[in-house]
Amino acid sequence: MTLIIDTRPTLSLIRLPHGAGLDLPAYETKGAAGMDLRAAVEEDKPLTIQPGKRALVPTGLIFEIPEGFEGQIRPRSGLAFKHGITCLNTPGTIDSDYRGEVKVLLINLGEEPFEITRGMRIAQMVIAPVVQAQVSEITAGTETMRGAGGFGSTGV
Ligand SMILES: O=c1ccn([C@H]2C[C@H](O)[C@@H](COP(=O)(O)OP(=O)(O)OP(=O)(O)O)O2)c(=O)[nH]1
Ligand SMILES: [Mg+2]
Repeated sequence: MTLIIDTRPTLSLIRLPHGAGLDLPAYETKGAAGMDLRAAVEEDKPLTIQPGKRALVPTGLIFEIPEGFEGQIRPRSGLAFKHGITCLNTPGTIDSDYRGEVKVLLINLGEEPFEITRGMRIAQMVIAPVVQAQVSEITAGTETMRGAGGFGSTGV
């Protein structure tokens, strides 16, 4: 008998009333990095984003990201390519101590109005490890080959 232990971190979530009936966030393929998030807009009230405008789209979900991890909200390339819809603050950061509803800040960079309907997969969330650093003020840094060179200093 083989015992398979699931060592993946657990993403606990609470579903808010307006998220009822929606599919939970899910990895669409076995190797997907992100789980798709769905819009919890009202069935009879789709949300239209006009060209150049932005909207905060509810997911109807509260997450408990495990300690030591963050949630990164990223755009879906299909929406970006076909309609110019992307996340304005990409990657959005979901802190492990955040207990509010997760919302997705979308912007329409396309030429046409874009309609967000209930259950539409609007973005994806990647769970990633986070390291918190301790801040330490010093008066002089160690010398390096690079020094202050940047922004193309090594050539094209
Ligand atoms: O796309 C996003 C980005 C953030 N958040 C929530 C979760 C996150 O933990 C919190 C704060 O995000 P952030 O630190 O990026 O925003 P802020 O402008 O610094 O606000 P705050 O002062 O609340 O930290 O807002 C979302 O729901 N969606
Ligand atoms: Mg912040």
